Amino acid sequence: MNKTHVLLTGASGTVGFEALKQLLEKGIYQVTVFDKKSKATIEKFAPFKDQITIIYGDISNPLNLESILNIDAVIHLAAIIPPLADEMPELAHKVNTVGTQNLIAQLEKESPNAFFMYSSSISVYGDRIENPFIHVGDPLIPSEGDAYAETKIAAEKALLNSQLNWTIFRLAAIMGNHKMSKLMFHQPLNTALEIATPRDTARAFVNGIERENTLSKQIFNLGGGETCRISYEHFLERSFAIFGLGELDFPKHAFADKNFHCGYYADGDALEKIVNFREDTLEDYFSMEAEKVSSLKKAAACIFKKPIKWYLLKQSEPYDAYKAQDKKQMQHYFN
Ligand SMILES: O=c1ccn([C@@H]2O[C@H](COP(=O)(O)OP(=O)(O)O[C@H]3O[C@H](CO)[C@H](O)[C@H](O)[C@H]3O)[C@@H](O)[C@H]2O)c(=O)[nH]1
Repeated sequence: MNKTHVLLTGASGTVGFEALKQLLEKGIYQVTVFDKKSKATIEKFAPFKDQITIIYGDISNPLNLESILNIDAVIHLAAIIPPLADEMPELAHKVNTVGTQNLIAQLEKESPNAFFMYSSSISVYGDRIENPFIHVGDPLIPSEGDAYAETKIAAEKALLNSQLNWTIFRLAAIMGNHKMSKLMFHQPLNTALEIATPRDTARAFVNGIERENTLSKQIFNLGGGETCRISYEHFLERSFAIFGLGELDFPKHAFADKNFHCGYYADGDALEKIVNFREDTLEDYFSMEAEKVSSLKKAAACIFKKPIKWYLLKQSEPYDAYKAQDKKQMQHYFN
């Protein structure tokens, strides 16, 4: 019997690379990866090149998808994520929405029985500061100006209207491997945060391949569960301590009060029951982060913590708006 043929898009990404390793570890799949060609992707795939088929291309160009054939299951992770998605909303639309539509069309044509697993995002629910317990059926009201969330909602719709069999996982805050960016100031400190590690997230997709019948035509919230919940303020405090950056002592108005996303997934256990993906807790996450920081790096960060934090603060758009007393921007970020 032929092996189940799995297509993994965005295989070099944070979640994608974990999924690639796990798929290969299972040893029961024929794996094709689709990703954009770059020095980084070539290097990442090099150790696996004898075990996988690699298709390089731009997902927003249908011609680049024509060699995707005879697929049984798809894990679709290729996307432009924030902060780039916020800076280049048109590109995000092209890759995230049009790219997903192109992939659906190619599969409908050449692999009509493929099971399509899509990675959506918690951002589709918008600002949940007032009402942090989230259910799948809640209204999708992205935060003002959140182009990324709009691209994910449109891609979900394309899948719902497709001829394929599908499932959608709306990913919570995936923590690990992401750089600190100006995004850190967009999130209000009192945000209820539920994280998931990249490897747990990947496991949900990989295990999902064998659970097609149960997952079919349903949407799930994917988060690490109760052991992965924390306030954003505490999360940052712990992270700063690990990096050697000391206290979280930013001035008032450095962080926004509203117009971001995140919350606790009240119905997140439903997915866990089906695909059994949770292994990591918040403490595991913090231990993994601590292992990545060498004592030398930590000592250096400790010495330079003031200028580092000054540099970070310089990237805060809420703080800029406050300093400039920009009424429109202040209304966007603050209550
Ligand atoms: O035009 C593009 C842009 C990106 N990519 C690929 O898409 C992947 C994105 O990986 P990232 O590390 O940037 O993203 P994450 O793994 O953190 O993102 C995952 O989690 C997000 C939610 O947190 C989204 O659901 C996203 O689709 C999903 O891949 C990379 O392989 C990248 O090369 C493309 O193939 N084409």
